[in-house]
Amino acid sequence: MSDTLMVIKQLDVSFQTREGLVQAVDGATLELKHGRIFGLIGETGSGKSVLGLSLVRLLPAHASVSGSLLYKGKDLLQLSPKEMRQIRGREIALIPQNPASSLNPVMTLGSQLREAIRAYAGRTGSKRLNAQAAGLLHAMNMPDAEQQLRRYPFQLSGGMKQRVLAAMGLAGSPSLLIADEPTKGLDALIRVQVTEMLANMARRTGAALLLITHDLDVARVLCDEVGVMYAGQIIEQGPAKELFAQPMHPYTRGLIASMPSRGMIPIAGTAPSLTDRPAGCKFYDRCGSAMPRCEAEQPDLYKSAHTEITNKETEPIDGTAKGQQAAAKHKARCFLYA
Ligand SMILES: Nc1ncnc2c1ncn2[C@@H]1O[C@H](COP(=O)(O)OP(=O)(O)OP(=O)(O)O)[C@@H](O)[C@H]1O
Ligand code: NI
Repeated sequence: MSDTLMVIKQLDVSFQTREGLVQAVDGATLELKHGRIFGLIGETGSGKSVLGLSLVRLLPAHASVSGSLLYKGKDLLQLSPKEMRQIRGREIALIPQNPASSLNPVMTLGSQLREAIRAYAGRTGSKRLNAQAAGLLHAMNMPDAEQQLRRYPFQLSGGMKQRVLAAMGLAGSPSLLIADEPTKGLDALIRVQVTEMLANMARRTGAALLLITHDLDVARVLCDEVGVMYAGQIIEQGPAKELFAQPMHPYTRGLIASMPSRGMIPIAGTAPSLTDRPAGCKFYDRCGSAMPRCEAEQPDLYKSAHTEITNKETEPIDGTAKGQQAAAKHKARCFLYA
């Protein structure tokens, strides 16, 4: 089995709105691998959820999408809605960001979970379905899983609903799970537990996990690779360890400095409007290292400066061959590295 499950190439997503064309995702290119966790981080409105939704083609009709989404060699953008329904849930599942609107208010959790399992597993006895449903909830650290099956969404806290959605995402044993802030609203301890559960599931079953998160510590500790989004673009991408140890892009450095554990220094200014993005680097007017060319020219993704170091046969990032390999994968969209 090849390592690669999905290759996303030059993905653009825009929305036609009354205010103009919103460019929500711009040229995103990334690879999702079996048993690997790709973390997507970045400030609110940077395009993380839109990117996630586009992979399962769940964007509203006024969205226009281009690029390619090669899943097991097939471009999902070329599939018919019917073919896409075959893949959604069963092969690629999404745990949506908003738990409140994603559960059916008039159905018990049990019937919603059983329905999700049945949709992918085919016919199964009701006893077995119940046991599976309870098992999924239990795996998400839901207390009294069996009792919960009889309850309705309104009887649950936001955090509990979030866990039910995570359980439903796993119902079809997907090859790719997209989890959009699966731990929003949960307290710190449970946040770690639920995310670890998803990570373990990926490693155990060989599924790929795309984890959208605001929690940089979660991204650093649990993800293999991380992409940092800004104004619709992935502006830095690389192995999680290296990206957090040696962030390249001034925006990523700013994000890390704004972590509670690193002093909580916010990045001054605000992200540009997505209807009227600057021509050059999207971070230009907030950047402390900007050069004149950054204003007019759009930087490409340049490979890590550490690569240069390793080429000169000095010490690579962690002194190992693996470190060298990592450095070759670390890229940032910034002229500092051109
Ligand atoms: N259906 C839509 N129609 C028009 N614009 C949209 C639509 N959905 C999202 N957008 C815009 O696309 C941009 C990216 O939104 P997105 O939800 O992907 O951000 P995000 O990075 O997930 O933010 P958050 O961290 O707050 O979840 C935003 O400017 C948003 O307003
Ligand atoms: Ni989002």
